[in-house]
Amino acid sequence: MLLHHRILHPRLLFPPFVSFSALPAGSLRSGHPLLLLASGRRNPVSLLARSHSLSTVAQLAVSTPLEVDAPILRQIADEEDGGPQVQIPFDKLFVPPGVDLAEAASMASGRVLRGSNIVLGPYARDAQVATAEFIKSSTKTEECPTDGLPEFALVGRSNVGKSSLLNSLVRRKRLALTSKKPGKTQCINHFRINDSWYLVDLPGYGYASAPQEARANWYEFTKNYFLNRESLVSVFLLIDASIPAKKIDLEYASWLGQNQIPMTLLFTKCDKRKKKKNGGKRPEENVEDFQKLIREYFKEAPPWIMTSSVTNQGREEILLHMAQLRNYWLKH
Ligand SMILES: Nc1nc2c(ncn2[C@@H]2O[C@H](COP(=O)(O)OP(=O)(O)OP(=O)(O)O)[C@@H](O)[C@H]2O)c(=O)[nH]1
Ligand SMILES: [Mg+2]
Repeated sequence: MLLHHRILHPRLLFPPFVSFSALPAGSLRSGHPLLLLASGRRNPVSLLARSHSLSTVAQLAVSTPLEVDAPILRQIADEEDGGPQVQIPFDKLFVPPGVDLAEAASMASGRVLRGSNIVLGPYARDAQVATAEFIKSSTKTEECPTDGLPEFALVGRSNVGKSSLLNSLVRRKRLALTSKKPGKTQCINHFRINDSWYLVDLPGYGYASAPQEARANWYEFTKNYFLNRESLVSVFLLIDASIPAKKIDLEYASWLGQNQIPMTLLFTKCDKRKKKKNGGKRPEENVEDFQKLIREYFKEAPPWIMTSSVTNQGREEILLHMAQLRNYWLKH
């Protein structure tokens, strides 16, 4: 199944995907923990969860030279943490299109977005949201806007926080309608940002209370949208980090991978930090677990960002990531 925009923009493809079924058990590379803290002093994932006070790109500058034999990029944690804390093995980083791998590895200008595995490249500009307006709701891909502006789709289980995240990104309380009741969003909703690109709010999947027919219909039209929407730069798959990984999320990630649809993982509700309850885990543990599980589907780590619509954690990082994907897409 070939997609036009992915042929036209091959470098936009995220790291090559390996289909779940194609991967024999035990064939995964070993020896590369998902997140590695070389000194072993502190849990890097918990630092990721806390280090979300990014306000400028400059704060992200990487300070420590990279050793050639042990390529690891560091993230700068909050100042009160006393310097760089988080290290991610080079092979678990997402290097955006347009960034020279050797350059990223040499650390001459390498920077990693806080609370993520994403290297910041030269295309990350115009990341601010000045205007945001609702354009239309569509029930079919063919009804979506035809102006060809690049777009990013937010998808995830019902109630994962898609509409809340969209509101957080555009700093509006009720641009996209949210609800405690799952199933609030039922169409493909286009929101135009700065008159130059779209954020797309999609219905959630896994909404058990919906009538069977409605569920099947949503599933089909979102699939059709993913496979046929030429201006779709990347899907942002939202995963609730306050609960353990769900099979349906793993299946969805696997489906996107198998269909070579560029995907970024956004871990939501990272503000919900209650102590272990009913066998539950902290967000950072759930994030780590989820990534361990998807390592079985993906040859390379997809980009991921930890977020919260309550604290706005990850807001700047998402916008910078979208900016660099978008600007590259526009140029190629
Ligand atoms: N604590 C916390 N709650 C959140 C966060 N994001 C969303 N919520 C809550 O989760 C519920 C669902 O949020 P929505 O944004 O409507 O979820 P959705 O994914 O758009 O849901 P559907 O449209 O039904 O698919 C609401 O009660 C939100 O207030 C978050 O980052 N932290
Ligand atoms: Mg919604």
